[in-house]
Amino acid sequence: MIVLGSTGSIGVNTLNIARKFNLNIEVLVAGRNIEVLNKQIAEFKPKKVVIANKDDISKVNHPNVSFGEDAILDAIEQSEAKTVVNSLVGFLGLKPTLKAIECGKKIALANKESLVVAGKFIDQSKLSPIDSEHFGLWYLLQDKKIDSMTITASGGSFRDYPLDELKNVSIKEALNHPNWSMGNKITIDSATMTNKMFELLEAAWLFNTSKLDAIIETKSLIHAMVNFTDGSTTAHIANASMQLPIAYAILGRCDEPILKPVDLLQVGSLEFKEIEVSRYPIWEVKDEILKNPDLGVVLNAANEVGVYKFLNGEIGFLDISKTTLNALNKFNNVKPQNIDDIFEIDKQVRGFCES
Ligand SMILES: NC(=O)C1=CN([C@@H]2O[C@H](COP(=O)(O)OP(=O)(O)OC[C@H]3O[C@@H](n4cnc5c(N)ncnc54)[C@H](OP(=O)(O)O)[C@@H]3O)[C@@H](O)[C@H]2O)C=CC1
Ligand SMILES: CC(=O)[C@@H](O)[C@H](O)COP(=O)(O)O
Ligand SMILES: [Mn+2]
Repeated sequence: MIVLGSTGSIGVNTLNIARKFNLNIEVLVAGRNIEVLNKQIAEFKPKKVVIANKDDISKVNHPNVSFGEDAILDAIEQSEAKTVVNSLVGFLGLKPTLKAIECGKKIALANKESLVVAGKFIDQSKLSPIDSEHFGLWYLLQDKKIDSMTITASGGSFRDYPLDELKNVSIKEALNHPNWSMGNKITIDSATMTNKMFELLEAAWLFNTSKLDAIIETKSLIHAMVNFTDGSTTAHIANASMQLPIAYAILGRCDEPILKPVDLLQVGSLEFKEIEVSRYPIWEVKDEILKNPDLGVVLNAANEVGVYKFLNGEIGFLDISKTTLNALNKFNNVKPQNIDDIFEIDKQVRGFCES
């Protein structure tokens, strides 16, 4: 197996599953966290390692290390491994997703941005998503007529924060997710609710429907619900851990105990809330985006610029969604015809948002 982004939140959980099921790790790809990478190399003994920067090569305890985006693509192409776990974050993950598919490998896809920006051009025949809500939806699917699907949101770091103080929140507060321990970028996406917008698009591509919505469930125990035409709704309930979706994406099925079951008596009660535009301005464009998924590439590029500007202390929290909404307004007519158009639109939107 090839693990892209092995030192991140999903990458570390993937290696936990690899350890549990004694899976062979052929290639590890990481960014800057060489300390964790060296521990992973010592334990899993990959044949090949790729990192982000040339300057770090000498710090990596491995005889076969290369660096940079092209090296990731070469490693996928040259490896005999049949499965690629893509847990890179952001647009950077798209080319590796496409390369894995081109090489006929099975792809376990945590990098949701790949589907958000280019779902139209991605062959899903060997793709399994690593995302708790989509795993939940998949788990619930039955051969019965489905009316619609609902995914849940935690509400993110500021779900109970006074609305008029949101403009002054700190980076540290924004990174304090109520239920999940995840990388910085997705944690900010969760706080703005952009993560849920991404997930609606992801679900639209995966399940070929636009009858999708999201609501807040504050404990992140229910991940997804399927609403059948007969009036019944089924819900997927599991403790908040990515190990279950990862295990299924890699193994296909799993009857071993992975998580402790949810103890509903201990949980006591669940709380559901509407996602309100006043707290999550991005939600204003939910219907438009679902109607026109071509906008995913604009949504993602602008959001990436906004999130990293916020994390660098250049803009305030509310400016992230403003950046995205401005870009969606400017580029509301994009019509990508092929994958090259996706890269070109991404570049144009970033240029607009940076200026
Ligand atoms: N975390 C979660 O629970 C979930 C995450 N996802 C999605 O999964 C993806 C990964 O998320 P998450 O694990 O939280 O993110 P993290 O930020 O924790 O991990 C990102 C990984 O990518 C690596 N990386 C970053 N830049 C480069 C680069 N230039 N070259 C090589 N490697 C690089 C990082 O390396 P390093 O740290 O060494 O710099 C790290 O290993 C995202 O798309 C996210 O939306 C989806 C569902 C749940
Ligand atoms: C674990 C997972 O799947 C994340 O995508 C999670 O859903 C993020 O939390 P939010 O529900 O706050 O977006
Ligand atoms: Mn999710």
